[in-house]
Amino acid sequence: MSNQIRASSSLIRRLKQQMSNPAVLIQTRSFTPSEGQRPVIVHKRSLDILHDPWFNKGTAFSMTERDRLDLRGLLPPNVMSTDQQIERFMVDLKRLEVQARDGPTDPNALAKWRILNRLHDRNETMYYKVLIANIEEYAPIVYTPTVGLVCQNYSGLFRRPRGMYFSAEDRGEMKSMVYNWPAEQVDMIVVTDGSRILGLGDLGVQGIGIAVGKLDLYVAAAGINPQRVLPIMIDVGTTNDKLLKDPLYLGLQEHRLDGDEYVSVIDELMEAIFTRWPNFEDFQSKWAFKLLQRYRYKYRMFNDDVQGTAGVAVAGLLGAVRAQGRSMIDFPKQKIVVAGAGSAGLGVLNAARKTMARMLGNNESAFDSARSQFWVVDAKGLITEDRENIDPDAKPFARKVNEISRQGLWEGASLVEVVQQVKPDVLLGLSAVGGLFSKEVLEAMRGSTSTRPAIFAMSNPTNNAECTPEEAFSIVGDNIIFASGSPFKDVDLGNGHIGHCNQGNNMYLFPGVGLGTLLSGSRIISDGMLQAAAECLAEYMTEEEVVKGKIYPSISSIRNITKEVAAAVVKEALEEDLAEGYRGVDARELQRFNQEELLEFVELNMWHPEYPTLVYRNE
Ligand SMILES: NC(=O)c1ccc[n+]([C@@H]2O[C@H](COP(=O)([O-])OP(=O)(O)OC[C@H]3O[C@@H](n4cnc5c(N)ncnc54)[C@H](O)[C@@H]3O)[C@@H](O)[C@H]2O)c1
Ligand SMILES: O=C(O)C[C@H](O)C(=O)O
Ligand SMILES: [Mg+2]
Repeated sequence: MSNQIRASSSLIRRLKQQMSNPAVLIQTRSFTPSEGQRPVIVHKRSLDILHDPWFNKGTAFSMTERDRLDLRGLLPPNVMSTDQQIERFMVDLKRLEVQARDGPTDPNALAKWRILNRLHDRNETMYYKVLIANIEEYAPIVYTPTVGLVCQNYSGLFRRPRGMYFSAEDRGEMKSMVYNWPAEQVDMIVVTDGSRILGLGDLGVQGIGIAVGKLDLYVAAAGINPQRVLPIMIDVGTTNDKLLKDPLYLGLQEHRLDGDEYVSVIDELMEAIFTRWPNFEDFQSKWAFKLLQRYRYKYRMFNDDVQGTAGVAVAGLLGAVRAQGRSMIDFPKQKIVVAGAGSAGLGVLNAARKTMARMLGNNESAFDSARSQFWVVDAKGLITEDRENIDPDAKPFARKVNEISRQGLWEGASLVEVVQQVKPDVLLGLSAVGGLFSKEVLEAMRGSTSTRPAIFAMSNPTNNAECTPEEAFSIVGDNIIFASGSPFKDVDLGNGHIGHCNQGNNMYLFPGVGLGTLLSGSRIISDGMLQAAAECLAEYMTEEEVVKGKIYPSISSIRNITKEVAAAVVKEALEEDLAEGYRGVDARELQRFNQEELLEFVELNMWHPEYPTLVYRNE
C-alpha cells in the first residue's frame, strides 16, 4: 500500500470517528438531513442563515426547522423538496432568453432586472446609488412595467427572499412571527395580498415583487432608509388556476380565502404590525375599499391604488385643464368618461368629484352637481341606476336613466357609444384591458368638444395600456394631452413637433405621502393630506410646460418632487392638528418652520446612499 493510500484511509477512519462522536462539531453543508446524517450545530439564526450559502436551504427548510431557527415568515409558505428546488432553478435557467421580453420596448428587461437584483442582494448602498443616478432608465426595470413580468415569473426568479411572508396557515402565530424580522425599526411597509397585480390579475404569493418594487421607489425617491423598509406578502391562497396546479408554485395552493375568514386574517396581520406602518397595494377592488375604511382611522396606512392613483389622476386632470389655456377653476366644467370602475377607477372618480365640489362651493348641491360630469363604463358598459347588483362603491356614479336617455344613451351602452354621444373632454382608462381605446373609440374622441382632448391610458403594465401614444396622437390629433401608467417614448409627430407622453403613475405621490406622514408624525393619513399632495404635484408644472402638453414632471426629478410633496403633507398635517413631530422635532417646532426650512427639514431626513465608516464592537 502506498503512503498516500495509507494516509487517506487513516483520515477516513478519523472522520468516521468524528462523525460518530456528537461532541465534535463538523461544519458541513446543510443538506436536508437524511438518515444517518447528524444535525449541524449553527450559531446563527434568522436572515443570517438565509444569507449564508453554507447553511441556506431556501424554500426547503421544513416548517419545524423554520420555527426552530426563527425563519418563519422569512420564506414563501410552500415547503419544497430539494428535487423541486433544482427543477425550479433549471426551468428558469432554460427559459431565460425566451422570457426576456417585455413588449417591444426592451427585450433585455428581465436580464437587467436579474443583474440589478443581484447587486441589491450584495450591496444596498451601491444598488441605490445606481438606481438614483439612473432613475429614468431603471425605474422601468425595478418598477412598472418589468416588475409585472418579474411577478409573473417569480417562481423561477426567486433566489434570496426579501421581506416577510405571512400566510393563512400562520393564523395565531403572526404576533410572534413579526419578531423574526431582524430590524428593530421599520418606517415603511408595503403589504399586498397578490389578488390584483397591476393589470395581470391574481398572482398569489408572486405579488411580493410589487411590494419590493414600490419600496425601491420609497428609498430612491423619498430617501427612506433601506434598512427600515419591509415588503409584506399576505398569502391567503389564489384564484389563479395555473398557479394552483403548478408544482413549482411557492405559495399556498389553496383557494383564496373570502368573507369573514379573509378579514380575520388581515385583522390579525394588521394587529401584529400595528405599531409599524403599512401601505396597501394591489388588493382586488372587492376588498380594497372595505379594508381601507376598516383601518384608515385606526392605523397609519393608505391604499396606494385607491388614494395614490386618485391624487395623481386629479393632478393630471387639472394639468389638462391648464393645457387648454384655461384656469384650474374651470375643472368642474370638464366632461369625463372613465373606463374601469375598480379600486383605481372609483378612487379617481371620488377624488375628482370632491375636487370639483370644492371648486363649486364645497356644499351638498355642489357635490351633487359634480356627479353629472362623469360617465363610467365598466366590463358591462355604461353604469346607470338600472344596473342589476350594482357595486355599492360605484352607485354614486350611476347615471340617472332619464338623464342619459336624453343624451341618447342607455344602461350598458358601449364605450364607443358613450364617447360618441358625450364628446368628452377627457377619456380616462383604468380597466386593465390593453387596447380598449380602439380605433373606433379614438375616432369618436375626435368629436370631443374640448379644444385639447385628454387621453389617460393608465392601466399597467405596458401591454395593458388602453392605447399607445402613437395611436392616440395619430387618430385623435397632434394637439391632444396624453398620459399612460407605464412609460412610453414621446412621439415624433413628423412636422418638427413632439407628442409628449406623460407617465401618469402613482409613483409621483406615494413616496411623498409616505415620507411626509412619517416626518409629520401624524397617526393617520387624512383626506386633506392626500389632497395637499395632489395639489402640490399639480402646481409643480409650470405654465410653459403645461402648454407644451407636459402635465407630469420627468421621472429624473422624482426626488425633488417627492421632497415638495412630503413638505406639503407635513404642512397639511400641522394645519389639521394631526402632526406630533418626528425624532426630537416636535409639532411646535415644525409649526415655526417657514417653507424653506420645512423643505430643508425634509431633505435632512432623506437617506443618501453613502458608505458609513464601520467600527466593530462585540456587545
Ligand atoms: N397608473 C397608475 O398609477 C395606476 C394605479 C392603480 C392602478 N392602475 C391600473 O389600473 C388597472 C385597474 O386596476 P383596478 O385595481 O381598478 O382593477 P379592477 O380589476 O378592480 O378594476 C378593473 C375595472 O375595469 C373594468 N373593465 C373590465 N373590462 C372592461 C372593458 N372592456 N371596458 C370597460 N371597463 C372594463 C372592470 O369592470 C372593473 O370595473 C390595472 O391595470 C392597474 O395596473 C394604474
Ligand atoms: O404599480 C404601478 O405601476 C401603479 C399602480 O400601483 C398599479 O397597480 O398599476
Ligand atoms: Mg398598484
